[in-house]
Amino acid sequence: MLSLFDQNFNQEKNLLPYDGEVLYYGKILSQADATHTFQHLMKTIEWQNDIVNIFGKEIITKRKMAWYGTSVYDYTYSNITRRSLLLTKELQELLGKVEEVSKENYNSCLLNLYHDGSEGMGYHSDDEKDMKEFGTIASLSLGAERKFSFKHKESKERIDILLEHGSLLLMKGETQKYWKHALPKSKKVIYPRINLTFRSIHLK
Ligand SMILES: O=C(O)CCC(=O)C(=O)O
Ligand SMILES: [Fe+2]
Repeated sequence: MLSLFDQNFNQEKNLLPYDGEVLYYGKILSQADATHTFQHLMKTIEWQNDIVNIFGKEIITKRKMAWYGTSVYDYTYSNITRRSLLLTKELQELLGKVEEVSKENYNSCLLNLYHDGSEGMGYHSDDEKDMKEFGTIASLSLGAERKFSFKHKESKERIDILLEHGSLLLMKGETQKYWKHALPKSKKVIYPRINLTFRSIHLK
């Protein structure tokens, strides 16, 4: 069983100056739980190379991904339709923990595996039409600490934050409408990182 690490989460402070809400809760898992979870997910998740569409060209990423749901459904992402896998027992437990801390519900989980700092994710918004509009996205980070950046679509203002091992970040309200986010590449990072984003998808 996962135990909650710290009850005094820093949940009130919005990291964005305007046009959205990003809350960083810090570490919500103990070091031991976070490390055990990381190792377990590395072994048990059905990791696949992702395919992204860049200027009409399909590119296979080095980063790996997997999509799990509370039920099996088709979803469209980067212009490609795929089918979710059923949440494993471990993912169900993590979902429960994230729902408890964030006081919201989710029905899907996208996992990304970055083998080291040479892999990242470019600026984008998570505003696919399958997603619940203005729904909260909860992001749990495990493994190597990485910088995460937000950039406002109009003012271009940038906000950087460090995502720690076992930490939770929430992106709420109009964040996806006005801001993009990215996981920048970094030569300094030599360890892998797993990120889980819990989302609410409209099931057809
Ligand atoms: O790896 C991360 O922290 C972010 C991943 C992300 O933005 C996404 O999956 O949409
Ligand atoms: Fe994203």
